[in-house]
Amino acid sequence: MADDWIEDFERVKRASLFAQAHAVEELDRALQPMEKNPSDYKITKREADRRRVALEALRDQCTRQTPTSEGARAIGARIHNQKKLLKQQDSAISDIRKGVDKISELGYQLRDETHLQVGLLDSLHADVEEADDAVRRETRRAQGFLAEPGDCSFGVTNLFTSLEEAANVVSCAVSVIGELKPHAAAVRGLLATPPAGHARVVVVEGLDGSGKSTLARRLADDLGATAAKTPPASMDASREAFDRVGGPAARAYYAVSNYAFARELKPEGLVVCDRWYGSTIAYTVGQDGRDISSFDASVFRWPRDLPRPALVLLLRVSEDVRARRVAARRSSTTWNPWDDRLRRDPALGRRIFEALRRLDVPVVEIDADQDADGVLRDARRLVRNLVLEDCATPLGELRRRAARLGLCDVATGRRNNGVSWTCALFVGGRLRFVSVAGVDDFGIYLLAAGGEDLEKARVALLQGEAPFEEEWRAQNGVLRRLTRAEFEIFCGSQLEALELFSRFVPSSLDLLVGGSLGASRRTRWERDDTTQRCWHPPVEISPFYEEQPTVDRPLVVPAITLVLILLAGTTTLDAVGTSQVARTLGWRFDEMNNLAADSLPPPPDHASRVVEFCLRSDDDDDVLATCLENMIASRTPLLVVDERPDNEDDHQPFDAISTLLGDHRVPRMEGQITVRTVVDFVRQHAPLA
Ligand SMILES: Nc1ncnc2c1ncn2[C@@H]1O[C@H](COP(=O)(O)OP(=O)(O)OP(=O)(O)O)[C@@H](O)[C@H]1O
Ligand SMILES: Cc1cn([C@H]2C[C@H](O)[C@@H](COP(=O)(O)O)O2)c(=O)[nH]c1=O
Repeated sequence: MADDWIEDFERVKRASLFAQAHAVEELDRALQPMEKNPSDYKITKREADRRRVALEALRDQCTRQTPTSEGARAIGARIHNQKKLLKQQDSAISDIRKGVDKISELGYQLRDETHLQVGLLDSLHADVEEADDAVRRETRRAQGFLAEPGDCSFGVTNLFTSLEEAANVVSCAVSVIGELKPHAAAVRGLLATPPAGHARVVVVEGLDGSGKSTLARRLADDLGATAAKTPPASMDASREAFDRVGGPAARAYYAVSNYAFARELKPEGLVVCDRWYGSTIAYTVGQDGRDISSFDASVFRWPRDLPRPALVLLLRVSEDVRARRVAARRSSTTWNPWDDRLRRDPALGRRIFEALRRLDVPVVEIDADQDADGVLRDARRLVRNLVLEDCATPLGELRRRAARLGLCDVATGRRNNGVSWTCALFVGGRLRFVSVAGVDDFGIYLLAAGGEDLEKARVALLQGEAPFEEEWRAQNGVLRRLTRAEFEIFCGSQLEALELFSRFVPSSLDLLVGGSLGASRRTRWERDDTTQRCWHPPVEISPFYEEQPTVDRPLVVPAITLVLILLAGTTTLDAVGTSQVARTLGWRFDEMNNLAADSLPPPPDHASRVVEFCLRSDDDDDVLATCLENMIASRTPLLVVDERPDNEDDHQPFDAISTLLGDHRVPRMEGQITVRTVVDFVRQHAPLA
């Protein structure tokens, strides 16, 4: 473009110069004749000069207008620069053009890509809406669940028996319940904390105001242990919010708090903790409203995923003392939803306490009505004996085991209610009756079931019911304390005695288990022949009465067996009444339902017992009849005491039994039944009386 312009400029300039030169020549030619003869042309000299001057000026101008070679060079240089610049511009423009092409190409790609993305976004949008719907549905479901819970573990509402169950509900609660949302981060943080090691934990349990925190603090001081509480302080900030929300959220919160406490345990040392899982389960089950005895034992099992305590000290306190202590403490600002409930509903407190007693960890009760020093003294002794003492002695092991199984109260040395004192042991073809009265700091107390044969029995299995050992203790020769050297008898419960059995008994063992008639069973334990170490679980081989073991030598021979016919729950002549009868007669009392059928020759030196045999309306009549036949066959002297009310219509199933006893002319007593009338009746009929 610049080239064209320069050429045009030069061309025009040249043309103009040429035209001017031509004009000057023409003028010259015209002037020549005039100059020769100026008059002809009527032109004055002056005019001619003027014209000449003009011509000269014109020429001069022409000359000036013709570029000099220097000017031309400058113009050339400028032109050259312009050309260079233009070239650079051209190349920039071509680059720009290329860029623009590229950009437009990318633009097309981008457009395609955008279409694709828009499609994807549409489908994502649909997915998100669907997910939103699902979340809304789930949230509604969770809110419904949290507002109105269904059954949880073991059919008990709001019972959470593992961290997973409880943590799910807590997480759900903090995400859907507005009041709990502020605690979400803290609670989730706790759930994410990895578990620590295990210290030995002694737990203090009991109802509100029973003195737990006081004891936990003092005991920890006394033993140089660490005092703790559940929920741990790390969960305090959210406790009140969960308490106010109540329901499953609160129960799950407490369940989770047990694990939070376990996470804070150090590997070593002793910790005394104010409440633990026991409270969680007891306050949950207590709230359920059902009678505690109606729950299966599995409900009270310590969760598998939670470390077990070494001992639970359960503070037993009377309601008026408890109420006084709570009232005295009421100035406290902490809001506790249970304070009022327990005051208004003492039955709730009783259920909670009963539930605590049933925990399947070692639970020992302490009388907490006494002053704080007395409570501390008892607690210190129990912890020293059960937790801190050397575990290596068989006796220590036995004591701990017995306490862990809930068989005895180690504080008093008494066998717990519900624990049998008699077991029939059938070893190597011989039947043994062995009784364990209790286990205390000094050893196990055994009832002399057969005196000198005692040491031959090697395993005592504790089951059944009979809370009379005090009476037995008082009797000389009845109760024996084993020394360490004699110590060959171990106790265990049916399922937990496995390892003990494996150390003391031969490879196969039949056991007769049970106290009351209907519960009696014969089971067999078999040792694994290959390893000789583990035992198969007991196989129930028959009800006792169907397959009788051979009785080699009877250890208990009754002077009289009172056959009591009564309606369940309406008896005056219960075990206590019968023992009074025996005492009045100067005899010993035994409660022995399962007498073997055959050959019970009564050696005179053992014939000083009254044995109670109860028939109840809820027993199976076939079983009763079979047992009675066995007893009749064994020539045990029987007396029937029929305690049914006169107007009782439903005499079945007793009528068949009455007939059976009548056929054998067993003396029978009816009507007014008191200890006195029964004593007279026995005196009248028993050969030794
Ligand atoms: N053995 C005792 N004799 C008399 N007073 C006691 C005894 N133990 C505790 N107390 C008092 O009774 C009140 C309640 O005791 P404490 O707070 O230890 O009970 P708690 O079982 O921990 O109650 P909560 O479970 O409600 O926290 C306190 O004022 C305490 O000082
Ligand atoms: C640990 C625990 C406690 N609770 C309830 C029972 C009590 O009434 C209150 C207050 O107990 P604290 O001894 O004053 O701390 O909490 C519960 O229901 N479940 C539990 O696990």
